[in-house]
Amino acid sequence: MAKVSVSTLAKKKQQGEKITALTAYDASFAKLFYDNGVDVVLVGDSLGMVLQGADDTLSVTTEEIAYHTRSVRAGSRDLFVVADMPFMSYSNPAQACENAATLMRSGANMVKLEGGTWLTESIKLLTQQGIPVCGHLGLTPQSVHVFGGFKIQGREEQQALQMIADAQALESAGAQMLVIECIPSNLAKRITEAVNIPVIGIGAGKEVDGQILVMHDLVGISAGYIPKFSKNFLAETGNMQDAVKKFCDDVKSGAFPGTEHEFN
Ligand SMILES: Nc1nc(=O)c2c([nH]1)NC[C@@H]1CN(c3ccc(C(=O)N[C@@H](CCC(=O)O)C(=O)O)cc3)CN21
Ligand SMILES: CC(C)C(=O)C(=O)O
Ligand SMILES: [Mg+2]
Repeated sequence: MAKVSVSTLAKKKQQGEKITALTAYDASFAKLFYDNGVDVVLVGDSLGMVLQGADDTLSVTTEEIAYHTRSVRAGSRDLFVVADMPFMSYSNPAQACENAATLMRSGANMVKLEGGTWLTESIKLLTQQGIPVCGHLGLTPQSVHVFGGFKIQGREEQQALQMIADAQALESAGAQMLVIECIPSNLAKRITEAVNIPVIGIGAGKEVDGQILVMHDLVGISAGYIPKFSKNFLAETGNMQDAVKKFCDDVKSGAFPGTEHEFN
């Protein structure tokens, strides 16, 4: 059993202690992150972009996430590992269970799915079968072609209200954590207050329960475009260990994200 669990993460929210999270795709970085204070590691489908060089995350498969989850788990037995469910791997409850089981058998502690109320049946079933679920709302990259690009979501009040309702529906269905991506900070705050589960933000301002970044953005080596909400922590520290420590310190103190990293 990992040292961090869904209950320690829930406790952090209750006590107002920020949760730190980074993506990782291999054993060495997973161990480095664990050893330097990161609470949660995500095997993200962002690997399609940062490892494989694709323009979006849609080509990633369950087998690829499983492969990287095995590597990350091999880096540390104690790490809390979340694995992304790829595009179209959870389009109905039975398919979601089958693919989530593959990721859990590969060493994940929790799986993450992108979407709102339409996922409630799958989330109920997964939780009943023993698979913890993390939701993901806002700029959900698997829907990039519906959005017409990687665009900030939830700027209109109607959309904002829908997102709050989605967050509550995911929680009611059994989700034990929620990621919100690229939304106005004020909406992120409303969502964080509307649910009891920990809410981890990326490009969602500081009034959430924790922060996640793609690891390549943390050290400024992402191929292609580096999003405005990310920060190169290596530039000011000079080595990987201190970059990770500074990220954790700055998230916990509220120094990161700053206003220059947020959307309104
Ligand atoms: N390196 C990397 N970092 C990420 O955070 C990330 C990935 N890759 N791949 C998967 C998704 C895709 N993400 C992205 C990609 C681009 C933008 C982007 O271009 N955002 C614009 C805002 C556009 C607007 O104003 O509507 C920006 O300026 O940051 C945002 C999130 C987040 N995820
Ligand atoms: C950016 C995070 C939240 C993600 O889903 C990923 O890395 O795939
Ligand atoms: Mg993802």
